Amino acid sequence: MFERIDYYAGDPILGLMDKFAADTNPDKVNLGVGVYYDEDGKLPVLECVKTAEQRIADPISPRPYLPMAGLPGHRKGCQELLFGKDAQILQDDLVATIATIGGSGALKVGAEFIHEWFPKSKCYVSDPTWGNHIAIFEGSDVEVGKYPYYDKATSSIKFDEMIAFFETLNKDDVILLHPCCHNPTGMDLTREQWDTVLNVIQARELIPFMDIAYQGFGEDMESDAYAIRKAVDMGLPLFVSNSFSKNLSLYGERVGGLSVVCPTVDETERVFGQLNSTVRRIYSSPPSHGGRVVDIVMNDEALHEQWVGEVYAMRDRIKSMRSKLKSVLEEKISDRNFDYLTEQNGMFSFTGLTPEQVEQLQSKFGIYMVSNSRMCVAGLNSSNIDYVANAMVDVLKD
Ligand SMILES: Cc1[nH+]cc(COP(=O)(O)O)c(/C=N/[C@@H](CC(=O)O)C(=O)O)c1O
Repeated sequence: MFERIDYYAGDPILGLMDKFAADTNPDKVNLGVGVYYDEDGKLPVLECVKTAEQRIADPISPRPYLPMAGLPGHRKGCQELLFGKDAQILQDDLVATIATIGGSGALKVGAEFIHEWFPKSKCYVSDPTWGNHIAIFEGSDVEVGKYPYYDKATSSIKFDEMIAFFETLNKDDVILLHPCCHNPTGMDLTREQWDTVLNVIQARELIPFMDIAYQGFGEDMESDAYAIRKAVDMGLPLFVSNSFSKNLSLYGERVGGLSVVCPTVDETERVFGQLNSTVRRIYSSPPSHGGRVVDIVMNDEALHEQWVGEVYAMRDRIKSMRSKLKSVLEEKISDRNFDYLTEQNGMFSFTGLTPEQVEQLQSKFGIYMVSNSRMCVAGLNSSNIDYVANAMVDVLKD
């Protein structure tokens, strides 16, 4: 009956988690999946989340179905984080926002919506991008193309090529963008470059789809949303998928959001209705526990302030690991440029190691990076950074 079903080769990112768990090397280091680990190598529970959990636990309450769009407080939290508390588009009800099953769920609902209502649109992703971007859109029968983005040879962005490519695209083609903390390269556009990108998108009447999964890990909550808010200022139609997995450290609670900025209230209503309809036919409604944590943290002023401070502490620890690794490597290998480690933003660094060198790190040292040479810098800490640096020197010198 099922003998013709293909074997699943496994996910290049999530598959690393199983391999890492099974690795008996006492010195093993997980620099694979995009998860923030603290200085003790532990996945943190944020203080603001602990408070929210206590409020949810006492008194314990029933767990009814949530609305298809999720809790209003979860949706409001997404909108204010992305667009700003006092954004005019929020006062004018021009944003259709649903709570989703993580950022992945947001991307899936967005992809289904585009397939249904923009059937001729292709979706263009950066080269390289987060691998699941391609799988999610193709899984919704949206044709996916790639735009030039990263130049491995110079560890820089192929900006002119990217713009020239955008200028060849058709009206309503979708451009999937990373507003900050690009995955997997860590290389972000400058504000001037974003302005140029958005001008081309406006001139070509393309549809920007911004996937922000690491807001707060780049510069700060507002700066990381620069591209989003600039697109709004320009009056562009805009899709935004966001994730609370990393910046609330709620990975397994599957909390995120999908927002669509519309030109009129009537269009917002139409879009909101179809987003609900799309949710209903995929997973019906989002999980309540994570939604309640988001609602409480985002809408309680004191908890929100505490949360921002906790995100910046995570950001700063990652930045300190970047500069520490850079200086250790520079000491040991004088003829190789490691500037990329501190030029790149967010959790990831594209190390430029060859697949063979990545494999050697894993087999010889129990150090896990994604095969495309992406390293999750958040897996580094003071007790493993020298070990990782020495191992990188070893494989780089072979
Ligand atoms: C850019 C981006 N967008 C969306 C997601 C999905 O987030 P979630 O809210 O958990 O559904 C991830 C997850 N990235 C990390 C984990 C993964 O691959 O699923 C990663 O790149 O390691 C992203 O890196």
